[in-house]
Amino acid sequence: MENVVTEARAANALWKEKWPAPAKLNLMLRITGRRDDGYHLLQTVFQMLDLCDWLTFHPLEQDRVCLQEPIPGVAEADDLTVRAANLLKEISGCRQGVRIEVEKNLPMGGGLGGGSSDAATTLVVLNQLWSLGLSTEELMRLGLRLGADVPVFVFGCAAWGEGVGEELQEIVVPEQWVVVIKPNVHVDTGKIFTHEGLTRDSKAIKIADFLAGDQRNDCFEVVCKLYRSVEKAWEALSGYAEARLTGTGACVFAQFASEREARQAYAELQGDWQVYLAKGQNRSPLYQKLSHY
Ligand SMILES: C[C@](O)(CO)[C@H](O)COP(=O)(O)OP(=O)(O)OC[C@H]1O[C@@H](n2ccc(N)nc2=O)[C@H](O)[C@@H]1O
Ligand SMILES: Nc1ncnc2c1ncn2[C@@H]1O[C@H](COP(=O)(O)OP(=O)(O)OP(=O)(O)O)[C@@H](O)[C@H]1O
Repeated sequence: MENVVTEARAANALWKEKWPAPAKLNLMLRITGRRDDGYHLLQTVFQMLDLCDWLTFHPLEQDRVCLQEPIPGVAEADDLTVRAANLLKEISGCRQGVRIEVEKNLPMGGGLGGGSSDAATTLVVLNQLWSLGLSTEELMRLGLRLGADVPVFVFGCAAWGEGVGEELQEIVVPEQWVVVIKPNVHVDTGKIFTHEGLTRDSKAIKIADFLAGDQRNDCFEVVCKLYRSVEKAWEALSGYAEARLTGTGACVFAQFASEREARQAYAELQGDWQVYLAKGQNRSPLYQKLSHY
């Protein structure tokens, strides 16, 4: 009985808290094949950043899921947080309601996985708040139904990813300072993956090859061909450090050996685009915060 009361109290403390939904970078991305359903087989390395959207969950008397305020351009029912919450209700039979408040900092269509991360934070936190008792593996499987990038945010660690990005293995990579540029363009992931010029037959490599420097992104050429502003951002960032594309873009990023160098590049690169200064995180900020409860 005491345990139940303690658990309920712990769950209560999570309501109305702000929960991070971090960005991710693909430190490399190789396309090694294509499945019959059109989805591409990848090898990729994910690392989270301390750059986050922030989500707050408010209990509702009624049995429904809604948003405090829809994100411009995304219908409420399509929002990945709403879809994640409804999916949890559907599979668990939970009759509780929630109003979700999203403080959106991550650019959409940027390759930083913001929408997927919002969905993952919703799955992980509501699982606790509604005392559903689903395991991390179950939440990852549910997440995959919402998008290929959702499982890694539920997994919560820097990871080597295969399959469509859902076969994950924890990896430790340096937690470097990073400068990210988001050109003023929205890249449609589907459009890149259906482009006829995309490299789809890269040879599979080993983690050791990545660590030894094999860090290219197979989407880079196609994205630059379609979006000149991505190439421009890449050129500007390349003046400071080795620059790469994350996911299917539009963001490009570079890692720096010191905070000072990163800050200098960040200051000098301000221009007709958004620039972010962040630090790589091998453990998701979401789990860093959850561990305090
Ligand atoms: C490029 C990455 O960001 C790398 O982490 C992800 O693979 C993309 O993940 P995501 O944005 O969650 O993508 P989804 O929403 O699942 O898929 C968007 C579209 O991209 C294509 N797609 C996506 C992932 C993948 N491995 N192969 C694909 O062909 C599919 O046409 C799909 O309709
Ligand atoms: N909560 C949400 N936040 C952002 N986008 C959302 C959300 N819900 C639905 N979406 C839709 O998902 C699309 C992709 O958004 P997201 O921020 O994940 O892009 P991305 O960074 O390019 O992702 P990825 O790296 O996974 O391709 C948006 O254009 C939007 O239409």
